[in-house]
Amino acid sequence: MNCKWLGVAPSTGRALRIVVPYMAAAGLWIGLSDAIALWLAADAGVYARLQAWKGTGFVLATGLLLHVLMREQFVRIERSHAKARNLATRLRRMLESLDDLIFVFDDRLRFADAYYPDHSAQLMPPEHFMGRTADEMGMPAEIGRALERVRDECSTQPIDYALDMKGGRFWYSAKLSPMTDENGKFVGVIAVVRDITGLKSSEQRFRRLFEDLNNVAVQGYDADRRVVFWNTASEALYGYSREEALGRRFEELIIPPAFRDEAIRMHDDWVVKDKPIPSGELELLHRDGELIPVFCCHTMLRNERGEAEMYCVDVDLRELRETQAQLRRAATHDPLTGLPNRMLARDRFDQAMALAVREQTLLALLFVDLDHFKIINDTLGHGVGDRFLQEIGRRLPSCLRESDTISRQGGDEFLVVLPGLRDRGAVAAIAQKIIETVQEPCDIDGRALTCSCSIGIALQPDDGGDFDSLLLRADTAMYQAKASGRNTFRFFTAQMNADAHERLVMLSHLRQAVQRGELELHYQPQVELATGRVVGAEALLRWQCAELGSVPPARFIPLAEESGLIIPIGEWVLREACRQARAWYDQGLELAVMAVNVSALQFHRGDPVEMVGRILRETGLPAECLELELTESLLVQDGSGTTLNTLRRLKALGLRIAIDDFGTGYSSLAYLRRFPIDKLKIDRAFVRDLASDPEDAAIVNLIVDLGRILKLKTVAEGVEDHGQLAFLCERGCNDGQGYLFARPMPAAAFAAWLGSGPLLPGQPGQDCPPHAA
Ligand SMILES: Nc1nc2c(ncn2[C@@H]2O[C@H](COP(=O)(O)OP(=O)(O)OP(=O)(O)O)[C@@H](O)[C@H]2O)c(=O)[nH]1
Repeated sequence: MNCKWLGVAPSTGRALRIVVPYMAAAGLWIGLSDAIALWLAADAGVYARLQAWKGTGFVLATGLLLHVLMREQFVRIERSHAKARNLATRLRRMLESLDDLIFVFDDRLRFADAYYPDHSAQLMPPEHFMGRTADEMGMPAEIGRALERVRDECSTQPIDYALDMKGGRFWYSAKLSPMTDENGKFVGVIAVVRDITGLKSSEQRFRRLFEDLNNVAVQGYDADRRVVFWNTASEALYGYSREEALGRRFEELIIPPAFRDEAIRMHDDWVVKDKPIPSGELELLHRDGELIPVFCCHTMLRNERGEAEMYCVDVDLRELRETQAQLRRAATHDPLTGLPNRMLARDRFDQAMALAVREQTLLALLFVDLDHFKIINDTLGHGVGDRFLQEIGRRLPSCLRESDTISRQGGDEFLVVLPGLRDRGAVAAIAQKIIETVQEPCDIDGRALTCSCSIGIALQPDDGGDFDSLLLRADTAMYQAKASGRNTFRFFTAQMNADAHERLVMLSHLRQAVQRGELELHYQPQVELATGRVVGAEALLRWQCAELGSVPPARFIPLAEESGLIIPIGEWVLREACRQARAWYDQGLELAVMAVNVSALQFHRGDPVEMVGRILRETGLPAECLELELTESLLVQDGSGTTLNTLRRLKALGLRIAIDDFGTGYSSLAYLRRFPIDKLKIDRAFVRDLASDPEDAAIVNLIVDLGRILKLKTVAEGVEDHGQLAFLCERGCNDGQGYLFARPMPAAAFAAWLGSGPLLPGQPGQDCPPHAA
């Protein structure tokens, strides 16, 4: 039955649907059953009994019907209760399974219900706070106030708060919403609460991190450009403490005046028009006025109130800039002296060249090389050598004009570019000034060191039109300055070019000289002065070149040294000399010793002990018949002790060691005592002027005395006349070598000379009594 039209509640409608048919059926039954009873009853007694049976039957039928209907109704109610309970349990489980905590407050803002997960161990059980207000529970007052606002304004309120509970301080973020009945009447508050302790602590950690960052300055500004965040690095970078900076606008602090308007406009554009400020390099102001280069990144964030806040992350670029400047400098300057390097010199030269061509002036390139600088290094160490070079680097600019460039090429070489000069005279004057300046003593650790220099000069346009050709020619001219005795300058000439060319040609022939059998040894005797007996011979190298003819040793030996050819040539010399000595020995020619020159290069490259031992074995010469002549510089250079070690191993083979050209190098008594030396050869330069130069005589005297004291034999080279011989005999020099006795001779001539018997021109042995030690 549709009861909508009756305007009754659905439950009333449902009841009417049962009651109305019942009433109709019951009314019909009463009416009809009475009529039937009257018709059936024969008398009043039967009628009364029928009425009693009818009434009983009616009660039983309606009772049964009532029972059925009520039972059905109760079953339904029970089912719906069970369903409701089920739903409630599921709902609670659901609410409790949420990470959020849910609290329900009644209309008087008392805790009415609570749902929170079991693991919220820090929370007390709900029965502790049910029926009590937040204030009664001792919770922060702002919670009570927020609940009141929800009630009074009937609006949702967010709130963050902290609670100190067992286990420490916990942070919560809550959303409080009003609950109303169907009439819109306030009935309570539902609070959805989130535990944000983890978030807060990570936020605090990050905040701390940003605050304490050392190298990255972070600042935050509100929409009004006022500082809301200023970390430690910002304090260091800009010089304002956090307290000083907070609340001040960025343009009052770090924006340079010229950039202020633009910075404000850019910031406002971002806040208002959402137009970001790009990252980039800026120069910002330090408190003391210094402009600091920084790389700036910006980001716009919203605070908890939803307001815009611009954060700037600034990286200090000062160190980077400094490093870049240093790198640029390192690429163009010499690290030792700080002078421009060859690259920068070339650059300056090219600029000066363009100007010289335009203005038709002279441009000079000077190649300055220190003389015998190696000796400073070798005797006093590289540290002192470096400081000497630095001092020269400091001094040289004083001889030059602003427009000139001085650069260090490397080693002890400097380049000078002199633009805009009138003539060669002006160039010569500057070169001379450089020579004088370099020569001035230089005080290093209280030691006055001096060193001269040699300069080669090439000019534009005469000698070339570009850097490389002028450099090559200045180098050639410098080589000539060295060859002319050093401590001087030379302009490049065509002749030098020819000489350089000749050296190249000579070198190419020299490379083949050994294979082509063009090398030959000549032998010069060494004579014992007291007896006139021949005690040895020095092997001297000669080169008969097929193309160039006879080339003097003074020309090709330096070339062999420079090019490294001295190593194979030296080995050939040693082998040939030993072979010859052995042959004479076998022939019974009386010759105590064969002296062979060994160059420093031979000594330092490879294994000289192995080579000498091998050659002695190959040739069969007894080791005591071999004498190696070494230069003084070889001993002086022995910083690490390797020379001493090699000499000892050589001596262990049984041979002898002589120091050649003694007195010309930088002698030191220390090495004479340390090294296993047998002989000192007095340089011919001292012997030549013995008669006329008292200084030379004194030096020879000294060397002979030194030999005697140190128990070393002395041999005078270049003995050419009787006066020298007499002097040497008188002083007690042991042996002599020179034209007075014999010139160097080829092997056959020497053998013939030797075979002709002991002979001394003028019988010096008679004038020269044996020296009494
Ligand atoms: N202290 C120091 N020495 C250097 C440096 N660079 C190169 N040298 C040395 O400088 C010396 C250059 O020697 P050279 O120019 O060949 O010879 P030198 O002794 O000057 O003789 P001459 O040039 O023939 O007069 C070598 O001993 C190098 O080891 C450096 O940076 N510092």
